[in-house]
Amino acid sequence: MAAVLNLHNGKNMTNDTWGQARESLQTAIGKNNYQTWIEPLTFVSCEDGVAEFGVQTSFQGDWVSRNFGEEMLRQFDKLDAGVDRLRFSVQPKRSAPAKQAQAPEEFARPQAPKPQKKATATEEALLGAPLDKRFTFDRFVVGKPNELAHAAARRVAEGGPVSFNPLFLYGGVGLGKTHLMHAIAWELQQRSPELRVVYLSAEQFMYRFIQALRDRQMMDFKSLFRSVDVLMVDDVQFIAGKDSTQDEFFHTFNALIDQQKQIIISADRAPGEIDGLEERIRSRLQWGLVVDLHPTDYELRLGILQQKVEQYRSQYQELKISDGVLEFLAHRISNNVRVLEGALTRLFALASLVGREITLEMAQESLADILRQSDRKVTMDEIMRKICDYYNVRMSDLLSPKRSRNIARPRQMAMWLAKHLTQRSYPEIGKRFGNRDHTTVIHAVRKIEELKAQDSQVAEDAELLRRMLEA
Ligand SMILES: Nc1ncnc2c1ncn2[C@@H]1O[C@H](COP(=O)(O)OP(=O)(O)OP(=O)(O)O)[C@@H](O)[C@H]1O
Repeated sequence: MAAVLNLHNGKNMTNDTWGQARESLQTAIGKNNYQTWIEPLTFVSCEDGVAEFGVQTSFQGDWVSRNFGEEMLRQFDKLDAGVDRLRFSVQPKRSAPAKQAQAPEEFARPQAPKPQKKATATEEALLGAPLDKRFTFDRFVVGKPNELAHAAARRVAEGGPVSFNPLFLYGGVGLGKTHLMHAIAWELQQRSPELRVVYLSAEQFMYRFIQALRDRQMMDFKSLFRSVDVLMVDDVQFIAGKDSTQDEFFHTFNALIDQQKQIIISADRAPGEIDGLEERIRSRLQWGLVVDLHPTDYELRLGILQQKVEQYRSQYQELKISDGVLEFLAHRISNNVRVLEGALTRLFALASLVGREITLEMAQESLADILRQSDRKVTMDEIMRKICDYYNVRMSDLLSPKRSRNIARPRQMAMWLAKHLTQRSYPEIGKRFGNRDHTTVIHAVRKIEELKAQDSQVAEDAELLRRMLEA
C-alpha cells in the first residue's frame, strides 16, 4: 500500500497519520464500531484533499460515510492532515475477473454555514443495523443441534432463486441466531455487493416505523423497505402485541415476498408459539422454512471452545491451557454459547496476567461464579408456576386430587420437568405435588416420555417448557 499521502497544501503525510487517526477514532466512536467499520477500511490514497479508502461493499462505504465521516474529518483536522473530503470505493477482489469499480461513496465536508442535511429516519432505516464482523460462517461451529439451521442459512446465502422464503430461524437465548443472520448478510454482500441487504432487529423496525410516522415520512419508509433485496428481522417476537407495527411489518413482508425478495426472520420460539402475533402473520411466517437451533450438546460446546482458543492463539500466540480444561468447561457450562464465551474471555485475561499455563484449578477458581450459575437448577416453584401459565390451570388444581385430563396432563408434565430439571427424587417430587406417592411420579414421567414419542404436540410442549425454564 502507498506509504505516503500527498496533502493538497504540499505537506507530506505518512501512513502513521492514518494510524494515529485510527487510534483516536477508536476512542471517539467506541471499540465495537471501530472494529466493525473503521478497521476493515484500507487506505488507498490522498490527493488534492481527498482521502480515498477501499471498502468491500458499497453498503460499508455508505454506512461509514454517513455515520463516521464527520468524525473522521474531525480527527484528520486535529492531525492537520489537510483532508477535506473522504471517498469510499469498492475494491474489486483480486481473484475476481477485472470488473468496473463502482461509483465511490463520498463524504464531503459540510459547507458552513449551510447545515449538513441529516439523513432522514427512513433513509437510515434502509441501512438497517451494523453487522458484527466476527459473525461469519467461518466462525460458526456446526454440530448436531444446529446443522439444519446452518445448512438452510448457507443455502440462502448462496443467493440465486429463492428457495426458502421466508427462512425462519428460532431457538433459545445465545444459540447463534444472530450469528447466522449476520453470516448470511456478509456472504451475500461478498457475492453480490450490489444487493441491498438490510439487517435489523424487530425493535429497530418498530422505532424506525414510529419515527417515520412522527416525521410524516411513511411513504418514504414504505418505499425504502419495499426496495430492499434481502430483509432480515431479528427477534421478531418483539412486535407481538404491537398492532400497528405488526400491520406495517405484514405489508412489507407481503410486498417483498410478492417481488420474490428473500426474507429471513428469527425469534426465540416457533411462529405458532409467539403469543400476541396476529394469525395472518403467524401463518405467513410458516410459509417458507422454519428451522430450529437446538440447545447445544457437549460436542458442540467443546468444538466452539476449541475454535475460540485457536482464534485467540492465531492472534496472540502465547496461550497454554492444561489438558482437560476445555472438556471441563464444555461439561459444566451448559447454558448458551454467550456464557461459554464469557468464561473463555476471562481465562484468556487470566492467562495474559499470570503468564503461565492455565490449569484446571485456576479455571475452577476464576470461573467459580459462572460455574455456580450454570449449576443453578430450576426450582419446583418455577416449574409449577410456568405450567399454570402455559396450560392455564390453577395451582390449587395442580395440587388437588383431581384427575380430569385437562389437569392431570399438565401435572404429569410438571413432574416430568421436575425430574429432568431439578435434583429432586421421585418421593420428594410426589410430596410437593399434594403428597402423592413416588410411584405416581414414576408413572407420570413414563407417560410423558411415551406421549412425546407419539404426539408431536406433547413433544413440542415439553421442549418449549424446558427451554423457557432453563433460559
Ligand atoms: N455455533 C456457534 N459457533 C460459534 N459461535 C457461536 C455459535 N453459536 C453461538 N455462537 C456465539 O455465541 C454468541 C451468542 O450468539 P447469538 O448472538 O447469535 O445468539 P442469539 O441466538 O441471537 O441469542 P439472542 O436470543 O440472545 O439474540 C455470539 O458471540 C456467537 O458468535
